[in-house]
Amino acid sequence: MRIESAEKGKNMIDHEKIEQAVRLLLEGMGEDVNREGLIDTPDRIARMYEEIYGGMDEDAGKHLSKTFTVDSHEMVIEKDITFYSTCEHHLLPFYGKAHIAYIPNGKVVGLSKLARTVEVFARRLQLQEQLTGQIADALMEYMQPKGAIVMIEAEHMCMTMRGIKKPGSQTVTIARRGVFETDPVLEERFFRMLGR
Ligand SMILES: Nc1nc2c(ncn2[C@@H]2O[C@H](COP(=O)(O)OP(=O)(O)OP(=O)(O)O)[C@@H](O)[C@H]2O)c(=O)[nH]1
Ligand SMILES: [Zn+2]
Repeated sequence: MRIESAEKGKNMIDHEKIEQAVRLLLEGMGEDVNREGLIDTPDRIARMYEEIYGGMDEDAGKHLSKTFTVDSHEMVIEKDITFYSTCEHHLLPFYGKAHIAYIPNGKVVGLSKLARTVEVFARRLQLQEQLTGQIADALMEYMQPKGAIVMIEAEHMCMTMRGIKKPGSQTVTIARRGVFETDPVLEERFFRMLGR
């Protein structure tokens, strides 16, 4: 299931509301919101949110609809795509590498478009499982390959700097679609090509 906003194209970020909320947060922490170091922080955060949550009003189709015709049915892999996302439970970053493979069915996309697709979904409030699935679903929807597989390895700051405090722990998630759901040999080839 794709979880895309019904209001795509509209800028979701309400700059003014975020500024007010950050002021309130700082006051809640007992801070003086007018001191020199903090006076511009609400505006800074609002501008930063436009950047790090910029995927909320983007559609992966923008990147994946531009395809090239090919004869090959060989697996295409783009690995070690670095990403930064934000966990929706604690609003803390999780970050790591995404690995994507698909088996074309007559068409491929430019290689950069796979990394751009990761960006579209990473720059939202996320769960790692959902991020992984959304990337795989977008590939299937826009490129109609024979199959797609996405693996994400990430470190969650809500697991490292607070709470259970387990720095270095990695969460690994996989989403299989199409022939990858039924053919374990393809999945093994994917892992081999990742060096696993
Ligand atoms: N499945 C999943 N869980 C996540 C993800 N990011 C963070 N979490 C977890 O979300 C859970 C939220 O649990 P809660 O018990 O509601 O919150 P909490 O009291 O802050 O939990 P602790 O982190 O255990 O202190 C935690 O177990 C987090 O580790 C994610 O991407 N996927
Ligand atoms: Zn979290």
